[in-house]
Amino acid sequence: MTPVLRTDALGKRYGRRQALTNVTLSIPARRVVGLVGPNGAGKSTLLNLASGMIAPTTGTIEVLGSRPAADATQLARVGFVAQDTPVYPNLSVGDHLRLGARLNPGWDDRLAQQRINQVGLDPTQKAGRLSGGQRAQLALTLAAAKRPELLIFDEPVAALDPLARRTFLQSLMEFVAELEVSVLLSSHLLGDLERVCDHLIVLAASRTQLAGDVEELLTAHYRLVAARGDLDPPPPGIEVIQATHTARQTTLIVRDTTGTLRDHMPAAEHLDLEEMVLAYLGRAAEPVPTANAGQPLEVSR
Ligand SMILES: Nc1ncnc2c1ncn2[C@@H]1O[C@H](COP(=O)(O)OP(=O)(O)OP(=O)(O)O)[C@@H](O)[C@H]1O
Repeated sequence: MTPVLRTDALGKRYGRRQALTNVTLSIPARRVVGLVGPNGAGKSTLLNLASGMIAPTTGTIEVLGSRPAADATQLARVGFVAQDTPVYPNLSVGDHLRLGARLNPGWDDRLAQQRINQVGLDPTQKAGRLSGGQRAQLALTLAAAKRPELLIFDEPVAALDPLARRTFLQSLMEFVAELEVSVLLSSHLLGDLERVCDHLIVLAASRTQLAGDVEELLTAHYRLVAARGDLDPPPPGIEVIQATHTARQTTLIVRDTTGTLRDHMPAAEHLDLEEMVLAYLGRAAEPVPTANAGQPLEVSR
């Protein structure tokens, strides 16, 4: 099956600022992909490149096997909701649906009307008067009623309260199941991503730090805890992502590429998604070591 997103040495520069560097990814179709990273990591840049809003400076990007926004057909295959879920404030909810129907050849009006009723949006209400959660629901409805193959969301739940976030993500999951679409969404809320994503991309400092199937990644990462000085150097195939020390204890976060770590170290514990992501973000935030290049990151507490 054609990957939903494929990039090769993708880079984007704004003037002198390098927003994305050498990103090479291949994401299978029918996944819910979470894109995480600190402020300024390059998440919006990657999503804007995928939706064709901007063009790469270097490298290549393909979405569903074609150049993003190459033509009207390609535009119809992708639904994009930018950060802050922009709407036309003076148009009503119903006007938005009519506009969607005019602009999109594959518009599914039944789906749009059903969704609006289900989430309790008043078709006569001006979009500018909707709450953040209602606006997000309207934007999700508009993007989904295009019946795209890929839905892209830039921080769709950032402005929502916990209940609205849960409702929104629940709706999203229902859409994914019903419409069989792929989803690419960025968020800072790792707990939310853990609930909805089956694929993960971690970006920091404009580069990919980690990418892959969530279950496989969680299976491959461990925490090793031992009295300080008692941990043997890790065997080949075990990459130390982060090492932290207290006066008495050393904790290593490691990636096992052999699948045999537990055979040697039965006490190794699995991580949750948040712990795993934070280890990579912590590593990316450290200054690049010069004298000990290739050595694990050392953090003392
Ligand atoms: N239009 C632009 N002109 C100049 N620099 C830009 C532009 N857009 C983004 N940048 C810069 O590119 C880098 C990546 O920005 P981007 O918006 O992609 O990050 P992000 O991960 O989405 O951040 P956030 O989580 O804060 O939304 C940042 O350093 C940002 O200042």
